[in-house]
Amino acid sequence: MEAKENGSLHASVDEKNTNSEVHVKQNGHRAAAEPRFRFTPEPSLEDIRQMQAEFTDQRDWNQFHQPRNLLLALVGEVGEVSELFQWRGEVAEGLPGWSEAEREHLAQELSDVLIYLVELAEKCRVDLPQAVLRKMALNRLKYPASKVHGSAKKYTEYQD
Ligand SMILES: Nc1ccn([C@H]2C[C@H](O)[C@@H](COP(=O)(O)OP(=O)(O)OP(=O)(O)O)O2)c(=O)n1
Repeated sequence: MEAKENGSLHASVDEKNTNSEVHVKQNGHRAAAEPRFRFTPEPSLEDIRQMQAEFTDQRDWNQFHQPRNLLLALVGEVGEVSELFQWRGEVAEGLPGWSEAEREHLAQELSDVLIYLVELAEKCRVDLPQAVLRKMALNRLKYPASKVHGSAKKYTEYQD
């Protein structure tokens, strides 16, 4: 999906001021004026769905890839991501001190999570990119930036 220059892809006016591409240091977690990390635009989620569908079709594995199976596979892969973090102390953004091998291992496990998530969404007939847009719109309504800026409270904890 193409990101618009002004950050207005689906963000409200309320959020634009806090959504700049050059991220200013917040709570000491990111160096001032460090460019924000970005993904390459491809493959899209639909590309990933197609590649995984081809992978399973070629192996006659759809019989094993029903929604419950995929959900359990997804949770298992999330567990494998957790293993990479479980005995460490706090891990800062950018994973300072991690080796290239550790970073690649993490990239593989996160990819497994995404692959199973995309296939689970397909098998449940959820159009994931559109669902994400709808959910993010809801999140913005629930958490207006002007109201919750700098606070991690859940929406149910606000009084008004
Ligand atoms: N029945 C299967 C088995 C594998 N895969 C694909 C999707 C995942 O991206 C990856 C998962 O492979 P493994 O189950 O071998 O898990 P790992 O790659 O995590 O290996 P390991 O558990 O040894 O870390 O392969 C799949 O679609 N369906």
